[in-house]
Amino acid sequence: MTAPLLRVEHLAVSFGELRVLEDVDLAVPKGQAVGIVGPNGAGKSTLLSAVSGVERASAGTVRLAGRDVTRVSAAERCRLGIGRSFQIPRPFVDLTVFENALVGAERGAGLRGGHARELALRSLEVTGLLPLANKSAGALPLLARKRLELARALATAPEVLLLDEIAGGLTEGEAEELVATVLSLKESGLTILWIEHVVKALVQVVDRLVCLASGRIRADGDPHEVLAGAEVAEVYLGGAAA
Ligand SMILES: Nc1ncnc2c1ncn2[C@@H]1O[C@H](COP(=O)(O)OP(=O)(O)OP(=O)(O)O)[C@@H](O)[C@H]1O
Repeated sequence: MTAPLLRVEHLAVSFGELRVLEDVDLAVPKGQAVGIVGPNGAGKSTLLSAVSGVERASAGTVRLAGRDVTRVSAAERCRLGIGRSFQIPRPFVDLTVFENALVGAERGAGLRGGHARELALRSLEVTGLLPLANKSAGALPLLARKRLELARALATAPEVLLLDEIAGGLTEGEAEELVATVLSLKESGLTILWIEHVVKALVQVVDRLVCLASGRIRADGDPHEVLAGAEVAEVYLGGAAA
């Protein structure tokens, strides 16, 4: 069997005395889309940060295609193929939509000139932002800002795409549009790890669902089985189904 594209083993992250993740194991095969759910403060964003290199692991390992990247910087992990969107979109507000994507292609994917421009344009096309390419990023409404966050991550040419709550704050119709985009990315073969409170959006895309609570994985498997399971009910309802 080939190694999973992303493998996290015995991962722990602490902020001072606060242990946010403990003994997290997760293996994601190439092409799989995995959803992550869990209550506020469960450690979901911290898990993406430890995978992308924004936060340091206090124990355990992160491997990309078999290579140990645990001590590799976030910028280098991005160049190796770990792309990430952030929960709160932070575009460069003084740049245009296209220039924002170009930064991803140049700094994240390490491309130059025409190759960088081509990838930036493709990421805008995939996310439906091409008509807004010359608009100032600072003037975008929420859905377009979420799309730009996705476009910027795609412009880094990821092998693994980490998405942090891209549907939050959107109307149902807007969330549907974003789901269609992520689904097309999955169908094109991209490996995806997606945190989302909007579970309805998540289950339309993911092959597998992981439930994280108090820094530990409580359930991992078929999305519908995980959602119907006692662990998820216990985590969200405090043991009502136990
Ligand atoms: N840089 C940090 N320094 C200190 N504590 C932090 C830091 N980042 C996160 N935390 C704490 O770690 C815990 C987990 O936070 P995290 O954002 O990973 O949770 P989450 O599951 O993504 O929550 P939410 O669904 O609300 O986004 C929280 O108690 C949070 O306050």
